[in-house]
Amino acid sequence: MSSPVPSSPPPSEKPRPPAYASQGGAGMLASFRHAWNGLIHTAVHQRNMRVHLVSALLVGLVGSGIPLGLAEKVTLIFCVLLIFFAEILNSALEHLVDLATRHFDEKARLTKDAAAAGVLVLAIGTVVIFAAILVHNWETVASSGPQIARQVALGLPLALCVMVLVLPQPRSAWVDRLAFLGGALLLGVLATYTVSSVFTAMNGGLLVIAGSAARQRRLERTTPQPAGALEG
Ligand SMILES: Nc1ncnc2c1ncn2[C@@H]1O[C@H](COP(=O)(O)OP(=O)(O)OP(=O)(O)O)[C@@H](O)[C@H]1O
Repeated sequence: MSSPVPSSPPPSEKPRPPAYASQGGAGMLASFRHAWNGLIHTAVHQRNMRVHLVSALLVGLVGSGIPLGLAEKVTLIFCVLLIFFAEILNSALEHLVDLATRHFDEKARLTKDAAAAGVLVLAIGTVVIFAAILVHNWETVASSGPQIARQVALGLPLALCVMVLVLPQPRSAWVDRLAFLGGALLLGVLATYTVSSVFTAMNGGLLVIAGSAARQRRLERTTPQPAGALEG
């Protein structure tokens, strides 16, 4: 009589890793915090997201300096939001692919390339739409010399402040504080002349994102981070 051969347990009985414990609680506020963390992580670790942030600010400066129609404003803001959405999704897919494999894999390459292509298509489309809106409003643009000069004089230093905040190079906390306060001051002055409070509010939001990204980058340098958190 043969002794029973020990067999491996069916898949349902295999020991499973401990269940993932929710980090940071549940509820609306926690959901918002998780989403905000995702946005800031993308701004800190994705070079293209930093480019989108500064480009969006320049779009906001044009929109708050030159009077545009409602449809044109909505189109520009929607384009900016779509690019941000695509870049954040691209970043999520990159993380997911890296979680699945750290080796060269043709499917991994195709997934990452397709996600990046989605961002590229939107970015090219936005540049074309932006140019078309400016050409369509050329008479207004041509007669807005003083407004354009003011937007350039105050807006370029503001863009510089945002650029400093999102730069990955290590620097003193004072540089970030000065850049944020300088940016807020310039935005405040620009707000008094704005022709579109929506674009001014958008630029305010972009400054807050840049400031939060600078703060998060400093935190990541000074406090130990969970494995994988610092990867792009
Ligand atoms: N596991 C992999 N197997 C095969 N190719 C890969 C793999 N990981 C990345 N690649 C290739 O390298 C490219 C860059 O991937 P990476 O993960 O470095 O993203 P990234 O530098 O953040 O990309 P981007 O900033 O351009 O969105 C991908 O688009 C893909 O072509």
